[in-house]
Amino acid sequence: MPRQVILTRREVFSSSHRLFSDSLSLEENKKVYGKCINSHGHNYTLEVSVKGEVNPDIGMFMNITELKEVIKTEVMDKLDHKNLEEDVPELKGIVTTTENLSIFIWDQLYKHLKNFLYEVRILETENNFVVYRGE
Ligand SMILES: Nc1nc2c(c(=O)[nH]1)N=C([C@H](O)[C@H](O)COP(=O)(O)OP(=O)(O)OP(=O)(O)O)CN2
Ligand SMILES: [Zn+2]
Repeated sequence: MPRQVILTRREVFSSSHRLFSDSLSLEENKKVYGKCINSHGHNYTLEVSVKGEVNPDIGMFMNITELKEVIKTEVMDKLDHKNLEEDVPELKGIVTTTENLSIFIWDQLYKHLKNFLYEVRILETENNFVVYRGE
């Protein structure tokens, strides 16, 4: 019987951002986002999960080294020690909530991992996190 497993890699990246929507007035932004309209930073914890069938000959379906490399080029190099609004062209005009970041990261990784990609989970703080499964 084929065995499906979920493999997860965790990374931490540091970015600065602020929550501000160009569609809203300054007053409306203050009302919606409160203190978060001011620039501040987070140490984000990212967990990327892939799902697949274990190849019995090699005991895995994907080498973690390969997963690590994709996360490095598609996420860490783009977001770590960056200002999300200023330094990441793909995020221009997008409110950098954890929800939107999880979707952005999914889209970057999906180009390489396709249907193996199962879940992107980001913790913005110890207490706040978002899970996205591509739906
Ligand atoms: N739905 C969302 N709401 C909020 C998001 C988000 O991404 N999605 N993000 C923020 C801010 O970026 C903010 O930095 C969160 O900070 P804060 O509220 O201070 O964080 P904590 O919850 O960890 O702080 P506590 O000390 O636990 O209150 C806001 N909202
Ligand atoms: Zn924040």
